[in-house]
Amino acid sequence: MSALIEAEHLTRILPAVVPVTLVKDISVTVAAREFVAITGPSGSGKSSLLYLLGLLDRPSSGSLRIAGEDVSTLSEDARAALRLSTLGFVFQFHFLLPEFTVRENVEIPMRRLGRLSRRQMRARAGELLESLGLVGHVDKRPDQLSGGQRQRVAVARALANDPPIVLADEPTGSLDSKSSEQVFQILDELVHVRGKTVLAVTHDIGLADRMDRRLHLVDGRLESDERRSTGAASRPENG
Ligand SMILES: Nc1ncnc2c1ncn2[C@@H]1O[C@H](COP(=O)(O)OP(=O)(O)OP(=O)(O)O)[C@@H](O)[C@H]1O
Repeated sequence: MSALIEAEHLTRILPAVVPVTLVKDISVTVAAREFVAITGPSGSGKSSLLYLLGLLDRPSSGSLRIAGEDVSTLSEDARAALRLSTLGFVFQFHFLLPEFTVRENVEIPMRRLGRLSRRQMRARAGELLESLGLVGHVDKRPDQLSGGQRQRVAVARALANDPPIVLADEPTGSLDSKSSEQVFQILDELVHVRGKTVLAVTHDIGLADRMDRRLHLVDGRLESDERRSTGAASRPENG
């Protein structure tokens, strides 16, 4: 069974005097090692869909399986455990904790999962940060880093528990073009080198065109689901 995400007829309606439909009847299956862009106009439900797939919100109707688990049957604790072990998150704003060092921020998901010793957590955080080009920054606080560096720390934190799926909401949205390209390259490597599945919400159609698949939303609905050629051919010539 290679599908990591299986959503069927997902709908999310916010109850209100006039109910607001955020996501409407979306069915989609995402396999291991896919690099998926989620695009659509502002307010089309991209973040809402990502939050449902990331178990940060619950659908009003429809079903969702993550890594083969029917999440509707799980207790709150089991959902949290599945989220910690299976899903990593990168947001537009890094949400690093300012009072902790870079290394400590990356250790937080490992502490929550509780599978590694202190020494193992420290070593893994160091390795991840090194692999993301942050070797000289592990003992700094987030406010001592550039925006691009902070976002790379956020990627390291997302990978802390080695989840098969990384969900990113406008991961390059607040970065300059050079940092944006670096973060994009890292996401690309997560898929094509480390074998992760990455779903990224983006307004940047240039970036979306370089991903392997594009889910396009309009008014909460999945309007199109297009696959592109994968691998080097879809990457920019000058890297
Ligand atoms: N808590 C809320 N209360 C009322 N309306 C909401 C709430 N959250 C989202 N919405 C509305 O639901 C729709 C979908 O929002 P969502 O943030 O998922 O869209 P989006 O495609 O990610 O937008 P953007 O590109 O602007 O970030 C929007 O019309 C938004 O205004």
